[in-house]
Amino acid sequence: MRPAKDFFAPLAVGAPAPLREIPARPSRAIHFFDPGNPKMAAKVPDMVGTVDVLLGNLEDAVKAENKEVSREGLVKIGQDVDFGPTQFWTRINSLDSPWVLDDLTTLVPAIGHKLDVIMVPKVQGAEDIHYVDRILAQLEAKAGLDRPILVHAILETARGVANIEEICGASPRMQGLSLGPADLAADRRMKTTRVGGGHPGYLVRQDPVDGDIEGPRTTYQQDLWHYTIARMVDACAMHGIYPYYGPFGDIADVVACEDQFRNAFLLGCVGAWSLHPKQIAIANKVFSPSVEDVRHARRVIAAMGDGTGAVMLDGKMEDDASVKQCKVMVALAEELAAIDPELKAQYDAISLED
Ligand SMILES: CC(C)(COP(=O)(O)OP(=O)(O)OC[C@H]1O[C@@H](n2cnc3c(N)ncnc32)[C@H](O)[C@@H]1OP(=O)(O)O)[C@@H](O)C(=O)NCCC(=O)NCCSC(=O)C[C@H](O)C(=O)O
Ligand SMILES: [Mg+2]
Repeated sequence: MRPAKDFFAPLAVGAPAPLREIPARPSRAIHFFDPGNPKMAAKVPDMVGTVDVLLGNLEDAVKAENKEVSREGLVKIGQDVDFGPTQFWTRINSLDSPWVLDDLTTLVPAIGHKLDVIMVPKVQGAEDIHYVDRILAQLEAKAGLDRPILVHAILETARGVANIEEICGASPRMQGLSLGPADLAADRRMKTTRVGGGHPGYLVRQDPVDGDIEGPRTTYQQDLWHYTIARMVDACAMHGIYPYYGPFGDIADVVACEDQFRNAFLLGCVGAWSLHPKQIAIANKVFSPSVEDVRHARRVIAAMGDGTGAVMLDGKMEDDASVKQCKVMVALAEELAAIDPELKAQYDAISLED
């Protein structure tokens, strides 16, 4: 482990200094596209400004024989497109694959100055982050980059979950974590066959009414991902980085997708992946505080004055702890209003009067 005095030292001579704090840039939807798919690639320029993050995916969902084409496609998009306010990320191939070294040594010199974040799949422990950290520093130095590329790890192995805190704290490049429910389910030998979301068999049943075990009883479907998301949120908050829900594979089921995203939002995630253009609007809606939540938060803050003590508002007790939650909500609303004029107009129109 690096001693504290060396933690923020560049890992290669000439590499940019690591950031002391990871900026809270809006990233409600991380939109995946295959840069080697001509139809998807053609849509990228028009998606700039409509989504917080555009991610060129090189890993799973890209066929083995298309890996080079996708990588070349990503370089072209990175060179040609002006991303404006939209972040530009990539997901590289896994560290045990035959493609990842070429991914890194091609992308950083060619488009490293445009890339905000590199997503690393199937991270098992701090050693994986250390590997990427050093090689990125070497490549950044060689390319003369003036700011570090950040790293985002996908949580999709049991070992990765067990090592979650050390992964988050492995490098000042760490920007965040995403849940990878499909690979994680496989690695854990869960008995699901889906890409994220719930399962009707994972449920709790109401107790028998009057002892009648044959009689009708309500069942309540449970959230398969609650434990992992909560663990991820804690680890990220502890290290000052950002947690994300990952993919929701049932593209047609926009209702359940919205529910899954909202659960993640309520638990502390800042965004989710979008696999299809129709999931962008869902993520943008869910990960933006509602007008009613912002109004309530502002009223509590106003009623609490200097933020200490306790007051009654609408029949409920508010105190230091609830005002802190309200400040989280208002701070997020302000961040989003700064990049989203529609949201700004809605938040600006809020009246605190009854
Ligand atoms: C899921 C898809 C294969 C569906 O594609 P398709 O059948 O083409 O959908 P549509 O006909 O509805 O598409 C309409 C048009 O929109 C374009 N399109 C579709 N998806 C995208 C996109 N992501 N970005 C941009 N444009 C998109 C289509 O080309 C159509 O265009 P046109 O014909 O001109 O109108 C497809 O959406 C897809 O492949 N999505 C990405 C999948 C992906 O990235 N998967 C990997 C992430 S999930 C994962 O890896 C699991 C995770 O790691 C874990 O372990 O949990
Ligand atoms: Mg995966």
